Amino acid sequence: MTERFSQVVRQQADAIWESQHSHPFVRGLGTAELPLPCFQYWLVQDYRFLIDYARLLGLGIARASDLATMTQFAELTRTILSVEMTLHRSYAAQFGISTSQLESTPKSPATQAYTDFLIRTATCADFGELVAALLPCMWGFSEIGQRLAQQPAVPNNPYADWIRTYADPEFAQLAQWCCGLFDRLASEAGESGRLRMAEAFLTSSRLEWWFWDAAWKLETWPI
Ligand SMILES: Cc1ncc(CN)c(N)n1
Repeated sequence: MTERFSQVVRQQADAIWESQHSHPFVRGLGTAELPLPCFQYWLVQDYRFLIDYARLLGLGIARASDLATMTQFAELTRTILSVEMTLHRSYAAQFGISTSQLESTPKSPATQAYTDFLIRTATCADFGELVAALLPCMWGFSEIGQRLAQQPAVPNNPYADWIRTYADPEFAQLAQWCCGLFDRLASEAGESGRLRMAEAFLTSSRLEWWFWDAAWKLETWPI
């Protein structure tokens, strides 16, 4: 049996993915030691990120070639806009952050870079690259949520809801569906198409890492 292309690119990006798992921000979610200002920074930036991620999925609906894929992209969009963003809104309410603050806080350099890359890929690249660019977001968070959920739970961890959301088997199913679509498109693409898909997957993986690191460092524009 030939190896799934998703496993090939996951292996190529392994150092980046493992750096995410060992990043102090990610570890801090599990140990409850993540400083609240870092989480609040992440929350607001991630809200801005998810708005554009939903736009990317909308472009995916428009560009998909069959109804089954369109329907699944619509389901993914619903999960982002309802389930994920509801988690963000509920954390924001606990911290006294309003919905308008969530929607209007300026993007950090990492958020700007990641969302620009996603929207550019969705509009200018082929459909395989669009799916490759969105995959680390779904698959990476599912893997991180599951690894954190396997650790002994810390009593009263303020990030327990975060871990529960991303460790949810339904989230994992959506991530696996994305992997399956990625594999199908890779098998239909030529060698150069697969190379471009691998490149998009690696770029999004790097941007995922940067997103954690920016929140950990409370990164702002240098000028
Ligand atoms: C940056 C980022 N990447 C992925 C996810 C999970 N959808 C997220 N909420 N934010």
